[in-house]
Parts: sequence; C-alpha cells; structure tokens
Amino acid sequence: MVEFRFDIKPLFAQPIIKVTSNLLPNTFRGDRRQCLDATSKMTEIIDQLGQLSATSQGLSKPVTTAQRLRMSDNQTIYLLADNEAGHNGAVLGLLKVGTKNLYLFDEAGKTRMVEQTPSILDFYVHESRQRAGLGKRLFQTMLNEEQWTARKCSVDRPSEKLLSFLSKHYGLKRIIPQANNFVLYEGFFNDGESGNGGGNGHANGTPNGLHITNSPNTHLFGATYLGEDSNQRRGSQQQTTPNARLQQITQISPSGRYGAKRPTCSMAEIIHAGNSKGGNGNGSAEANRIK
Ligand SMILES: CC(=O)SCCNC(=O)CCNC(=O)[C@H](O)C(C)(C)COP(=O)(O)OP(=O)(O)OC[C@H]1O[C@@H](n2cnc3c(N)ncnc32)[C@H](O)[C@@H]1OP(=O)(O)O
Repeated sequence: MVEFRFDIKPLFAQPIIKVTSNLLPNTFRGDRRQCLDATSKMTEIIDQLGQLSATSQGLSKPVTTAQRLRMSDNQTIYLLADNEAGHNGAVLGLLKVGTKNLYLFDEAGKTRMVEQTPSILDFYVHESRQRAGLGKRLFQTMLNEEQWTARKCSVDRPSEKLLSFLSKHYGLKRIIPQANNFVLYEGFFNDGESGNGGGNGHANGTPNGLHITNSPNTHLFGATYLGEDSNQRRGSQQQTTPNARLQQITQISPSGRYGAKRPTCSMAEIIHAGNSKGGNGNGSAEANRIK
C-alpha cells in the first residue's frame, strides 16, 4: 500500500481514476486553487507510483513520471486506490497506456506501419496486494474505457509477471516477435475479431481502426514465430502454411522485458555471409554484390 501525507479521498471519487496531461483526476471538480492543490498531489502520487514500478521491474529510471504525462498528448494513467486503507487512504496500482505509431511485423513476417497502436506502457500493483485480482480490475477498466481488446494491444517490454498476467486473464500466449521492444500477440492483425473485454472498432477495414501500410523494407526480414506451444501449433493450425514460410519460422525462447530476440539484421547478414565459407544461401547474393 502506498500512503501519502495528505488525504487521497478527495482525489479518488471512485476506486479507479483516469489522469491525462492536465494531471487532474477525470472525476475532479474544483475552483482554481483546488485544481492547483490537486495537481500538486497527483504529481506526488504519480511520481511515487512510477518510481515503485521502476524499482519493482529493476529499471534504472521510471517509465512514468508526472512530468512525462504533462508533456504527452496521448497518454492516460489509470490509478487504483483503496479509500478505506490506512489513515488517508492508499494508492494500490498504476497502469499507463497510450498510442504509438509503430513499425511492426505481422504473423507472416511482413513489416507494417501501424498508426495509433494501443500500447501498454507501464503497469504496477503494490507488492502487498499483488495476485489478488487488482491488476485484472485495473486492466479491464482500462480496456472498457479505451474500448480496446487485450489482443489488439502492443505491450512495451512486458515483464515475466505481465506475460503471465496476460496469459492467465486474456489467454494471450502466442507472441509475434518484433524488432522493437513491443510484444504483440497472435490475432493483433486479424480483422473482425471480437477479442476479450469489448471489441475494437474496425474503420476502413483495418484492425483497431488503425491505418496499416506495408513497410518498404518488408522483404529484408524473415518471418519468426514464438509461442510456448508453438510445436503443437506447427503440427495443427499451421498445416496449411506454405513450406517456404515454415522454413523461415524460427522458434525462440520466451522474451522477458529485455530478452526479445531481434530478427536478423539484413546488414549483419550481408557482412557475415561475406565472411562465412558456406553462407546461408540468404545473404550471399547481397554480399557478393557488395564485394
Ligand atoms: C509494460 C509493463 O508495464 S511491464 C511491467 C509489468 N509490471 C511489473 O512487472 C511490476 C510487478 N508486477 C505487478 O505489479 C503485478 O504483478 C501486475 C501488475 C503485473 C499484475 O497485477 P496483479 O494484481 O498481481 O494481477 P492479478 O492478481 O489480477 O492477476 C494475477 C496473475 O498475474 C500474474 N502474476 C502476478 N504476480 C506474479 C508473480 N509474482 N509471479 C508470476 N506471475 C505473477 C500471474 O499470472 C497471476 O496469476 P496466478 O496468481 O494465478 O499465478
């Protein structure tokens, strides 16, 4: 539980509040002086929870600060509190989300530019209250509010705990590996999927109502697939996958917050193919061209 020197109850008209760049709870009403006071208290709460989240994840500096939120125009922080706890109430958890324009690999290994990707950026429940369903409550409230589904979210370097959380509560297991720090789950690019926790809109025939375009460097990367049950999956659902694509599929170990394997760098392929005797039949033509 995270307690403060001030009473948090006036800030938490309900257990879960939303805060955006004005640093005021979405439920807050007050005059100018009260707003200034609330902003200063929210700054303290966000900075403290952001720091605890960073410490809990072993990060050298917080992903979430009030200053960063103030500077953003597309991020929202959800805060969960228990007004009955302690003397002044206590804040129990934080979830920061936003949208990002990202270059992403789809299941077939094609690179796509996805605008306004729903992104999970920071998530923390106090150690004393973890594994009691509070994370689910916070996350589900966020999905409902944003009208997102878990499967259509990108997750910024998820911890093992978050991977487990998403698997348990939303059945998200099969990861589409990315070249950046974001984790996507199989089904992210599927049209017409209802998913968990309230469907996303599909505008102009694109998932999430997002604008997706093929990236010009699609051909540079091979397809990869990651899933804890990927062996079974290859034997069943992927039976119709063309052999050529199957040969490109690489199984890699589950990624932690820092462990995401990067797809082979085409430049590295060129250099190494040039140095290796046998080559891999992939980069050698390029290497020969360079030589
Ligand atoms: C993009 C990012 O933010 S990555 C960073 C994510 N945050 C962290 O890793 C910080 C530390 N962890 C936490 O704050 C919390 O564990 C959260 C936010 C991930 C989940 O919140 P909780 O309130 O614990 O979730 P909730 O109770 O709803 O669900 C529990 C499930 O989450 C997962 N989980 C929670 N704690 C743990 C843990 N210590 N070890 C493994 N899995 C865990 C499990 O799947 C668990 O189910 P189980 O108890 O049946 O194994």
